[in-house]
Amino acid sequence: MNQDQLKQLVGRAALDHVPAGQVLGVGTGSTVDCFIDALAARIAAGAIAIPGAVSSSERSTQRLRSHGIQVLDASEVTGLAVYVDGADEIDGRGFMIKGGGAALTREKIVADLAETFVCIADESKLVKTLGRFPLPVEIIPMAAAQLARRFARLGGEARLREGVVTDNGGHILDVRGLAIDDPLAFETEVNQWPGVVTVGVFARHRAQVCLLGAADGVKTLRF
Ligand SMILES: O=C(CO)[C@H](O)[C@H](O)COP(=O)(O)O
Repeated sequence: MNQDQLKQLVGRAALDHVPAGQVLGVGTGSTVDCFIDALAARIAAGAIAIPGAVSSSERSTQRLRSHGIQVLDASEVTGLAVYVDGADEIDGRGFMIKGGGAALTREKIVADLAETFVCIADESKLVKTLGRFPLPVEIIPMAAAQLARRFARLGGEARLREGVVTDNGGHILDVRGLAIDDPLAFETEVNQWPGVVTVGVFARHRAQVCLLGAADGVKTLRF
């Protein structure tokens, strides 16, 4: 099975975690695109009904709406039972790196509303230590050079993602060469640096469930 087929597999598997009759949190990325398409097919077949979704990006909003799924603003809900999203890396404790699609800020906002984060990923995303994938950080542009110096002190090399402006008008630094042994401490520290909007380590908002796609099927990891 190739990576696209694994993404479709976990996208379908996530349907078992959709709470019927409740607003759903929906993430961003190619794996989530597969999930949205599978969800729409299930709704069209009359097998599930939800009142709508809170989306973490303009990209997912468009895809949800193209299927006739209502999109609600985050401020219209007081909470969500489930948030389904992908990841760039996930470790054995449910800590993740996210933001490869530049949607990390809204992803963390929607994850914060949710009781359960269901991560959908192919098995190539499972790592021992976070940091092989360049860490995305949404920033205020004026702080870019100072933040690059701060990351250099931690052994990272930060580069501005050329030509990318986020849904919030922010810029993205991608930081290579980090080994994030303590994701909670790392997230807490970087969050305090002036100019950081969101760091792509999801430790406080880790996954509680991960559906991991492998050649021999979907493994369910619970943290
Ligand atoms: O964090 C994300 C977007 O900001 C995505 O969840 C992450 O990049 C994984 O994407 P894909 O499913 O395309 O591999």
